[in-house]
Amino acid sequence: MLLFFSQPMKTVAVLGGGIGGLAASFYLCKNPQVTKVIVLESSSRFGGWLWSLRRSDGAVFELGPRGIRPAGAVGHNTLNMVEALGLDGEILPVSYSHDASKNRFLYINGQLHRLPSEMRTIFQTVPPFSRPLAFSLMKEFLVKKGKEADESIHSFVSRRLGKEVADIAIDSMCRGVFAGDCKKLSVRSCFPALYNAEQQRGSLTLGMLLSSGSAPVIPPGNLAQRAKKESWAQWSLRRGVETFPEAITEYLQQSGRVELHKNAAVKQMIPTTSGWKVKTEDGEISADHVISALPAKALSCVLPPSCRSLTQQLQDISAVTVAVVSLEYDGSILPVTGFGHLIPSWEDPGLLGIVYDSVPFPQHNRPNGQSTRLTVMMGGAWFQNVFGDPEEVTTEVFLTRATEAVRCHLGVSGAPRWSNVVLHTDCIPQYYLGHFQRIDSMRGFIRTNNLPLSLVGSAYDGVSVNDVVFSGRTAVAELMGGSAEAT
Ligand SMILES: Cc1cc2nc3c(=O)[nH]c(=O)nc-3n(C[C@H](O)[C@H](O)[C@H](O)COP(=O)(O)OP(=O)(O)OC[C@H]3O[C@@H](n4cnc5c(N)ncnc54)[C@H](O)[C@@H]3O)c2cc1C
Ligand SMILES: C=Cc1c2[nH]c(c1C)Cc1[nH]c(c(CCC(=O)O)c1C)Cc1[nH]c(c(C)c1CCC(=O)O)Cc1[nH]c(c(C)c1C=C)C2
Repeated sequence: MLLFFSQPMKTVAVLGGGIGGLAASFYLCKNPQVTKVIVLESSSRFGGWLWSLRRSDGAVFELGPRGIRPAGAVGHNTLNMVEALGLDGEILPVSYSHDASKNRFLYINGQLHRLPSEMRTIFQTVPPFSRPLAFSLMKEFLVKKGKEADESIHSFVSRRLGKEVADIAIDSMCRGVFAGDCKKLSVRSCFPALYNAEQQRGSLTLGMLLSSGSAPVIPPGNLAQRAKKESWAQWSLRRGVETFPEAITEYLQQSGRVELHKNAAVKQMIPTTSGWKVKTEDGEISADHVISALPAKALSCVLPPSCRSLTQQLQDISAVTVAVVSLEYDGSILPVTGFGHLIPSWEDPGLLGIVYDSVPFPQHNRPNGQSTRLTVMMGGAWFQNVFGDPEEVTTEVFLTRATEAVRCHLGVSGAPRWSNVVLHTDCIPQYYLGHFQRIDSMRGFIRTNNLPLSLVGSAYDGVSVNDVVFSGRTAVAELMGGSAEAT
């Protein structure tokens, strides 16, 4: 635990103005011990991957996250912040009974297959699976606990639920969350609930039924209670998810204690007797403490030579690149209704999945006339193999692949009335085998060397918006000498 703040009058520099950096600044700002917060963001906007393209006719296209989950401690925590920012009236909830929550598909061998979502279907043989899920779940009770400290998600699920579930469902799911390869990703770091269920209960089924007592408890505020009462599965905001970082930025500006700098790329961190000197392209600031909410590689490039072991471990946390193609079609063109579909890596490695954005959030469609908004996501862990060097690929390649996939998978032969292509370079960190040891070791180095530095953001403790917001809260709580629950 970091206990630097025995006396007030401290300056904290927050590096990176994505949702992690903004969340950390929000919590710092609420603490009277902190007198000044300086946020340094390299780009010309705050919010990082929370990025909503708002067209002049009112349509909204999410280029990054589109739905945030309300459940669990981290879900409550985000909703509590949303409520504190006065965004309650902007929320667009999607309930568990909505088609977008019940219907998710896999595209295999020329066909869309709906994934089982109701209890009764676990006793039926549902294609593309060759036997009922209940069969795997029953056998699962007899499988012994794994002995390794970490295991790939594919190996873990193959061992416990069978190779078919791993090859089809888990392969696709890892592409739909991490844009990653389940044979390389760590179960312990990517799905800690599954890992803990096996460790603590000896079975995933039992672990899911008897929830773990070690999860943090965050009291739900009014909004989180409403989410529970109304059974929300996910939520967005009327003017897009980017409204969230915009509201935090406004809150920070009004606090009078926060300096927000855009176009301020951090170039170098120099240790001083009282903290850090942080150099940007055209200036430098001094801070007693630094909260880094930078991508791991960006932090590794600015740390001093005395932090060599930290630098090395940060460089080992790689991230994948995703091409995001937004498409708008005239009319209601979908042959099915639901959240979207994923494509297993062995079916088409380059094409990750298609989100049917108009189904969960029709409020984001253009106001006049029927239209359908889709997002096609490509690349991820397979980017280099399929598309080559990200700097060399043209947007036409992605647009052609995306419209071809929509034609082939969804039977839509017409051309989109509008499209947009963005390439998100290194946007989702990959927690490969041994990630937990790397994180422990990095935090150990910081502790042992008494470095006034905290690590926040998607590179470390979870990639979802909720996880990243919570990592900001945890870092601030630890800095103040408490636990996240006590903040
Ligand atoms: C396509 C896509 C879809 C997603 N979908 C979902 C979803 O549906 N639900 C969900 O919960 N999550 C989703 N996520 C994940 C989630 O959006 C991210 O994990 C999260 O936004 C990461 O936040 P961050 O603050 O850690 O990082 P970032 O957003 O990467 O923020 C880091 C910031 O640091 C800045 N920076 C970089 N270098 C420097 C430097 N040298 N100096 C100063 N600043 C610097 C960057 O410009 C950036 O603003 C999705 C992500 C992507 C890419
Ligand atoms: C096709 C690629 C991707 C799609 N979404 C993402 C990628 C890479 C990114 C992403 N999606 C989710 C998260 C947050 C996870 C969390 O813990 O909240 C991230 C980073 C949510 C999500 N999306 C899908 C699943 C199974 C999840 C996990 C949470 C949940 O169950 O809601 C499935 C899914 N994602 C995409 C599609 C087309 C799809 C399934 C039909 C797009």
